[in-house]
Amino acid sequence: MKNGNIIHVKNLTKTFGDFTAVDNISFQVGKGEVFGFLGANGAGKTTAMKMLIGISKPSSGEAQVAGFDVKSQAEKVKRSIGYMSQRFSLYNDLTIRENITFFGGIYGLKKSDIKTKSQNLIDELDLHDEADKLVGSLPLGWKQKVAFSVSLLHDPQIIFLDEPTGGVDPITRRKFWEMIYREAHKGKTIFVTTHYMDEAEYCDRVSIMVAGKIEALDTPKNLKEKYKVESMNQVFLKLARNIE
Ligand SMILES: Nc1ncnc2c1ncn2[C@@H]1O[C@H](COP(=O)(O)OP(=O)(O)OP(=O)(O)O)[C@@H](O)[C@H]1O
Repeated sequence: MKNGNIIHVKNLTKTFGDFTAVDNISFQVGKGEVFGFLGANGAGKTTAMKMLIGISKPSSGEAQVAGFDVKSQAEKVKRSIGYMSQRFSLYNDLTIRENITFFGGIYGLKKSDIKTKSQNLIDELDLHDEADKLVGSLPLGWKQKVAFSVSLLHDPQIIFLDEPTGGVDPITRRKFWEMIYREAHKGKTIFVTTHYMDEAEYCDRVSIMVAGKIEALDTPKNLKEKYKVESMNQVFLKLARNIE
């Protein structure tokens, strides 16, 4: 583990009535780690992630994220993390520049900081010709790139990515992962859910959730050895299919 752990989860559980969506999960994530959070549809990933980012109260168990308790210090958790999802990211009817300004404001940045960060981001992503175009007019891969950068505006320690690369081709996804690695090398912790098993191979460690429980958690290499298969896709199929 690099430089200690930054996410601690112990016996975390979420029930909706009689139904247990997240069932007593425990794990830790290291600082600077790229942690893959996998599971079939409905396995409980989003419900677990919502508890970790402080927007849903656990039914029982506990979690600390960036040193803060998700139940009693949810606001501090929110300020320490970035969040990007396929479903919730940028506003299509605002330009790139307007989106940056808007989210900079949401994250509580000063006007002068927003201006500087906005220009840095446009320079870094080489978006000079697109900065004043509506986000809705951009290809999906570009939107994802910008959304990822926007989630970093307030310099969070941890970035939660909920299926960030859905719907784009493998080359665009690969490029997106290069951005993820760059941030991890700078010490950011990446917590990512994905349905793409090639992306699972890129993670330092992967957890696989089945019906609310974590059924496996290890490096891709160890998981493949343990299940005596060649790819993470086969590991996933073995686990998800065997139990369902
Ligand atoms: N607010 C809610 N009330 C009742 N049941 C819920 C609620 N939110 C989620 N669930 C149920 O909890 C289970 C886990 O859902 P969740 O969205 O966490 O799964 P997931 O692993 O993120 O799936 P997907 O990959 O499809 O996003 C599902 O059966 C879902 O129907």
